[in-house]
Amino acid sequence: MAFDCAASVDVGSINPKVHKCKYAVRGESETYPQILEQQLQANPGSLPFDEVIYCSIGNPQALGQQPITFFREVLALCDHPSLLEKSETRNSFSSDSISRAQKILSYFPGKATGAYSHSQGVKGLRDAIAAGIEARDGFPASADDIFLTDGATPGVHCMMQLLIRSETDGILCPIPQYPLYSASITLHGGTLVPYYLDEATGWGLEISELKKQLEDARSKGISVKALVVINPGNPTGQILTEDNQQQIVEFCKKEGLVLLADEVYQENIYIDYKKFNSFKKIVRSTGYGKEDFPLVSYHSISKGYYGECGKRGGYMEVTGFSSSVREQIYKIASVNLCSNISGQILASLIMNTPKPGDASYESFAAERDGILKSLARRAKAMENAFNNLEGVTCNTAEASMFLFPKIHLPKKAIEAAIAAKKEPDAFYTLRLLESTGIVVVPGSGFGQVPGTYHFRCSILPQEDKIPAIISRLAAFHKLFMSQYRD
Ligand SMILES: Cc1ncc(COP(=O)(O)O)c(CN[C@@H]2CONC2=O)c1O
Repeated sequence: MAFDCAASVDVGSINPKVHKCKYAVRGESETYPQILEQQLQANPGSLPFDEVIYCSIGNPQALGQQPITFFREVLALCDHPSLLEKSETRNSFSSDSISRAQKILSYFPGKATGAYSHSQGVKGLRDAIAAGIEARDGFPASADDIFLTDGATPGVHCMMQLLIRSETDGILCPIPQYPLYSASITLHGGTLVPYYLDEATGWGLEISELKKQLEDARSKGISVKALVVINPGNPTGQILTEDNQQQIVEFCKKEGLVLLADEVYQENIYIDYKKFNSFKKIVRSTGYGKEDFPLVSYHSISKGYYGECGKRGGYMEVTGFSSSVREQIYKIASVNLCSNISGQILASLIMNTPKPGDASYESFAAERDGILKSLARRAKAMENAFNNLEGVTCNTAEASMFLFPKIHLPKKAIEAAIAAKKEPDAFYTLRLLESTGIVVVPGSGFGQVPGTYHFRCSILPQEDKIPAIISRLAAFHKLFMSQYRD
């Protein structure tokens, strides 16, 4: 029987989980600004601004951040090994980039970086990452526990695919959360069990809140499988204290939960009164051995001072699962054959950077420190600017790449938003975009305490653009508030 192709794929006949899935970071916040950009290109001067500034996504190199020279030199040499045979290469590449590329290529049979690799990633690169984890934490790490992935994203999907059997399986997620988690849980047919971070205590994660939400979910017949912790936080930018991390580890152990530790912002630290501790380090220092505690730690080349988002690299370190479960995780990875080799190489480089005395060390350290110090200055400048706006409070961005200010919207603005069939914070961010060209993501895209309104703004525009962004945003906010003040 011939099917009418058009009818067989109409939107009513696609997977309802896809329908239900939401991902605000690339929703209207991305598509509508692109339309305005096209309008500006077609009709310069037709809008009250001359460029669209994307403060909506953590995409540093799209906003002018330069890649790290050492990483790119090694990558270029690995991608075109015949350069290593040419004498002139020594004039344009540092000696340690050349030796690192030679070492990496030795992991590839026939120096073939165009071939599929092992489904967990090239063994030699995983050895290098394991060595980097050991050096960071002071506890053993094994290449066999490392799964190289095309960014952290597929690693998150993998664990949701493994853990979720049906909608009666739940995953505890922070609110506000990075919406990859809600989207992946929805796509895999599970239930998101929210736990609210406490804005009043700098987005603190209270164990009592975890317990309350866990018990509430269980009372509804939900089998809670895992706890997601994003540390440093996105969109909230907080760093957990070591004590809090220890409490979280004990909570997971007591309640039999897998701990999914999203640590992609571990190198985006802007304050000196807290430091990043990996959950791997906390679990081991609490005395739990390799078999005692199911932990998946995520890292990515998309963040840090490297911002190699488009190269799609990262890893998940999988520890504490039985060998039979481990085999199932490997099976999921094997269906994807392998992650891309450039991402694998970069993931090994971020975990094994030039050391003092290496030819590239001085220039590498200058690039790294220059980027991180500038990000810290931008975070502080924007935090202060938000806190100077009428009805706005903004917690310190201790880390990550975003600020998440709370706006006290006047009743008239909320009524106008309802009339426009928009979430109040989406109404505000849309008006901000149309008035200034500045793109931010409404807090409703990340979740927030009902009745509170936020937006997420990245700190990524180049530092010389920040004063203009602040002044344009402040001028808009003043006008908006005068228009809707109760
Ligand atoms: C907390 C967190 N985890 C995982 C990811 C996935 O990153 P990769 O797949 O690139 O490794 C992101 C990306 N950050 C998104 C992308 O840009 N803005 C964001 O909020 C993230 O913020």
